[in-house]
Amino acid sequence: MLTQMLHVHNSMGGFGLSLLCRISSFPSTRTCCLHQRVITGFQARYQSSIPGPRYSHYGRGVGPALSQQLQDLSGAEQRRLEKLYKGLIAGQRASLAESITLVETQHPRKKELAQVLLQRVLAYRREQEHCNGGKPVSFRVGLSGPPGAGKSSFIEVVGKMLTGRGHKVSVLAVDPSSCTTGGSLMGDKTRMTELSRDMNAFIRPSPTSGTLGGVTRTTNEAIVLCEGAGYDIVLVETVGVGQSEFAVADMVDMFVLLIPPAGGDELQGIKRGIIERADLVVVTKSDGDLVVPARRIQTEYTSALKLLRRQSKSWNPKVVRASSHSGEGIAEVWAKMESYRDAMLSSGELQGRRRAQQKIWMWSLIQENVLDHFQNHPNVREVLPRLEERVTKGAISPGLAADLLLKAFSSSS
Ligand SMILES: Nc1nc2c(ncn2[C@@H]2O[C@H](COP(=O)(O)OP(=O)(O)OP(=O)(O)O)[C@@H](O)[C@H]2O)c(=O)[nH]1
Repeated sequence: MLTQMLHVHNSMGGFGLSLLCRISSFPSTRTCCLHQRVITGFQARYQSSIPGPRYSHYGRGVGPALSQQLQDLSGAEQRRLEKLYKGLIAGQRASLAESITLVETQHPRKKELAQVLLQRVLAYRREQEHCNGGKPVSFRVGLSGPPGAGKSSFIEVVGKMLTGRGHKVSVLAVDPSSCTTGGSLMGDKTRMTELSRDMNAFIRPSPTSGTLGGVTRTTNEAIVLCEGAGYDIVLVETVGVGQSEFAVADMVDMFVLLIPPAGGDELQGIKRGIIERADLVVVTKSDGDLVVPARRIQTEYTSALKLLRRQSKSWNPKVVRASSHSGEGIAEVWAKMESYRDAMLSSGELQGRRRAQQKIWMWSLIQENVLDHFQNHPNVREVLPRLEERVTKGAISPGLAADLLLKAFSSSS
């Protein structure tokens, strides 16, 4: 029996969540070496015969301020989490959808529950990885490209091909416009109609509100939940606008850029920085009259990639062409993705990338929370408008204003 201590608290003084709980997780090493479906069935039965996880009050010994904030889960909360967890690892789509809704919530108590559930799913996934020789049990692919590049058509065709080969595919979306306009870039049309009817696929649209940091955090957590539910391929789609594609590149094993066979102005929006992050560039719509421009774009990008610094020792980024309409090149694109995964897994780079990403996300969340805390601090709010005005008028330097604000912030603590 594996016992975990989860201690999530905010040492900056009362913002964010504070939770200390203990989670018992159960799959034995031997059982998890069985086939996935057997494991799930076994666990569902095994778990029902053992007492549920204990979420105890570990307030003693952690200091009066924190211990006061710690709360036990009520019986109803325990039962809800237990039901969600069981349903999730049994691969029930309704439980997965409900679990993702839980991690997306803004409600403080539900946020805490979501963290308890996540820790449990993480423990389950670690056991599975352990049985898989320490290798990840899923492949996470980020797909980005300008609006209209053919992303959803591509995901639909690749997704269908993969479910046809026995994979379970989940598709998560990060829509940068969700943070400003309620999701108009990706959410205003029915996307991937066939894939959404496929029982081995799970499609989740982007959360419709929140900051980019918030949306990307919940996407990171949704990835974990999808993997817990047995989805071995997780596709994360975003549109190449704003910073969302960099955020997605930081949460996946492989980052794929989709480029339409257009030139000039239409490609202006593609940032050089994001081309550097691409492990694979797919020139889309390579059919009919578009084959010639698609070939030209392929040559241009192949030359451009040669000039960029290599991201990996075991993989050279490639440029391929495909058509979701004719199906040409689709199987080849997937074959390239598999070669990438195999090369990165055998060199250990993929595992290293995942470890590095955990740290990136921890710091990015800290930055977001600390900034939020700083901006909402009463002392800072009091002096901020005047200092901002003086800086913009050139009366004081930005450096001095920053020093004064930081002093105001720290003088209270
Ligand atoms: N000729 C051709 N057209 C395609 C292909 N794939 C997509 N299209 C067309 O390109 C347009 C945009 O395709 P989508 O798949 O919706 O593109 P998207 O990148 O998801 O678009 P956004 O959701 O706006 O970001 C549609 O009119 C598609 O029919 C293809 O392989 N060949």
